[in-house]
Amino acid sequence: MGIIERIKEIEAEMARTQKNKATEYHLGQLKAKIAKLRTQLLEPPKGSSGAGDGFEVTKFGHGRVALIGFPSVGKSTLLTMLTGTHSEAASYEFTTLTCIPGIIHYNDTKIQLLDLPGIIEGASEGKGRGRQVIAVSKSSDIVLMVLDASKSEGHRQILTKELEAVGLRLNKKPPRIYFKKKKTGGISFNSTLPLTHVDEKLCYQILHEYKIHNAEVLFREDATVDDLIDVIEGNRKYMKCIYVYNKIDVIGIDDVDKLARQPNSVVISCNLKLNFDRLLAKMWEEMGLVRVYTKPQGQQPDFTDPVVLSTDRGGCMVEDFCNHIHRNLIKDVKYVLVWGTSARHLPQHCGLGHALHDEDMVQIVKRKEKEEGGRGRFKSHSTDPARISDREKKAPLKT
Ligand SMILES: Nc1nc2c(ncn2[C@@H]2O[C@H](COP(=O)(O)OP(=O)(O)OP(=O)(O)O)[C@@H](O)[C@H]2O)c(=O)[nH]1
Ligand SMILES: [K+]
Ligand SMILES: [Mg+2]
Repeated sequence: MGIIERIKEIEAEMARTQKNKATEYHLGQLKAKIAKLRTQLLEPPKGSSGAGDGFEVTKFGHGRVALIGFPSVGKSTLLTMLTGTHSEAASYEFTTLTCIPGIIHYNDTKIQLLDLPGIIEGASEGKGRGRQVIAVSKSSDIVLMVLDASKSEGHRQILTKELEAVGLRLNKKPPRIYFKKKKTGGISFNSTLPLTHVDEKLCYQILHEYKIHNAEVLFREDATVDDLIDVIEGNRKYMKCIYVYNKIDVIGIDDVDKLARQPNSVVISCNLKLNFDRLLAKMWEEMGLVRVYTKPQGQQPDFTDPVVLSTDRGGCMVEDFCNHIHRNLIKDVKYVLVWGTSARHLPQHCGLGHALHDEDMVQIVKRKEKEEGGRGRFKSHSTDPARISDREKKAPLKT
């Protein structure tokens, strides 16, 4: 029997099983079995190179956003409108057959937007081009789930289920469960609060299913069996997702209002070019990018060319900023001056561990050459930017 058939069989058994206190251990075990099979399903088939299907698009810009949705919801129309890159749009389904990248210029940053083929129910099990589409979505920083506002609300749930089946978790935080496999000592099960979904016996059973007999488990929240399985599997990807309801030109204002009030949702119309600014603002907000402007001594920074940092990728400390400019810069940095909302006073003298905010301005003050030799009498603790060496004045920093 193939993996998919086995999943289907267990799902059928779960559907037959009544949910109550007596069956919860058995159901938990079945959930773990399914999770293990789905992980197997994600492993590339033996002997495949995995290359050459036209879906590998080089990353470009400061972030990557994937357009995911059923066929003909308007993904390609949206890509063309937001990026100017033409992607074929038509009234028939599966117009787009590959991954088409475009660039959004927003807030002096460049965001790569990816148009993708439509996916359908069963995509996670390999229907259509589902597997490739999902692989590309996993490589992006956030997902825009494009939905047809005139179609069933159920589409959002179906797509979410498909993405969950391959380990994507949308708009969720990783469960607060500490889990560590050990070599010996059995299972130690603890929690910092009363648990209502999982008890020691259930946890043992799930771990047993994974053939784990020595481990430390600490629940820091009232998590579910599914959360526990996610933590044990350890391969989940937690991503932000914006639900984009397109084609609001064909529905009534009351329905538009209802959709617009849902969490993480933006309503748009490509036909009427409606609400793109709101969509872009929301996208920007969710990406959490931090623009930092380099201020050369005695000059204004170049406000069109920020260093772009991200908490998810690499971090937003002064250290990350310096590494971004040059790999070897860090050892020459004496301190930095920071202007902006992260600074308590303007400018603030900060060390490498200072966390920068979006639109901060930074001036790097380097060590003097004499200091580098460690000769104490030349060490200056002055923080007066006016006393920076001539060498530094002559060589303004480049970003
Ligand atoms: N009424 C209306 N129709 C739209 C809107 N946006 C797109 N469409 C139409 O919807 C149809 C599908 O658009 P596409 O951009 O091809 O959709 P897609 O999601 O890329 O489709 P696939 O590539 O086949 O998955 C086209 O006929 C578009 O003209 C809109 O805002 N309102
Ligand atoms: K289409
Ligand atoms: Mg398309």
